[in-house]
Amino acid sequence: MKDLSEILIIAREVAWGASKLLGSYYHGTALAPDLDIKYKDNEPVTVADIAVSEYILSQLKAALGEADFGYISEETYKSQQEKNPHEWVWIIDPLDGTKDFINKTGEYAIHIALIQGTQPILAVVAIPETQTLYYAIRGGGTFRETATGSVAVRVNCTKNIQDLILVVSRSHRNDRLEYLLQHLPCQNQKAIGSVGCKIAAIIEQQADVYISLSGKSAPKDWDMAAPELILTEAGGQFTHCDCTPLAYNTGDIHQWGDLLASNRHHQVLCREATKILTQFPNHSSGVD
Ligand SMILES: Nc1ncnc2c1ncn2[C@@H]1O[C@H](COP(=O)(O)O)[C@@H](OP(=O)(O)O)[C@H]1O
Ligand SMILES: [Mg+2]
Repeated sequence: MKDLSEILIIAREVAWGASKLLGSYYHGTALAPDLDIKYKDNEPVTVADIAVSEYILSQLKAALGEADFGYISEETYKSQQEKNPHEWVWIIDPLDGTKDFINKTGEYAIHIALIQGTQPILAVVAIPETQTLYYAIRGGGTFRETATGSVAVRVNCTKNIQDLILVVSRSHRNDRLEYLLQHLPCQNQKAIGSVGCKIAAIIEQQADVYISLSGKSAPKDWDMAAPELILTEAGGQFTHCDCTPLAYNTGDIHQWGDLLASNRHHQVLCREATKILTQFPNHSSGVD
């Protein structure tokens, strides 16, 4: 099998190709740019999601084969699918932030993560609208790549907890999340689409904290795996609110629970969030 640095070169090349393809649908320059929006489990799926998924899977499989690797993509995943039996599994979101892509906010991303066992060891997050790619190998730091080259990036926050800027989903919110947002010590809050774009905002020091609470629905492995590694390798933390790690390819593709990503004050934020959520008056409400 190729080593991780060789695999990363392939994953970056595939991510750049995918970024160009996805951008061509966004800007209407694709050969057949009609998005033909359909709904699957109340979430929109477009022709762009499917085309980019096919592109990434075919490119990775052509370069790396299927003997050593399993492949899970949002668009080919079948509900109730079992845990993938491979030790090394690619988990792919060809279009993270489909709603924002359709609504033309520019906040959408491509996630490509390689999982070993249950943890991400290699990740690429591409953001077509800024023509930027973030990549990481576990233990090797995170890099930002643009047309002019790659530079190492690290989170750097010296703020007090009250001054932190919190990012949350624009479209996946419920009463429990609104209650938490009202009671947290950090009241600078902004909505950004796509998990990849929210985590990129933290790496780029435009934000400090991201919170995701599952309700009746939950984000999936492909929403979190690549963003988690690019943040933690840049020096941030990304855990459940009880500070336990996320796990992937476990047999349940959902990331249920209360998740918190931050660049500083992680334990304090997790403790505060847990305390506030236990005071939420309607424990059974989870509307998404
Ligand atoms: N509570 C939730 N339930 C279901 N999906 C969620 C979710 N929170 C986030 N997601 C998924 O995470 C991605 C980013 O969401 P958001 O922009 O709201 O942060 C979206 O996936 P896709 O766009 O890949 O389908 C969305 O479906
Ligand atoms: Mg998607």
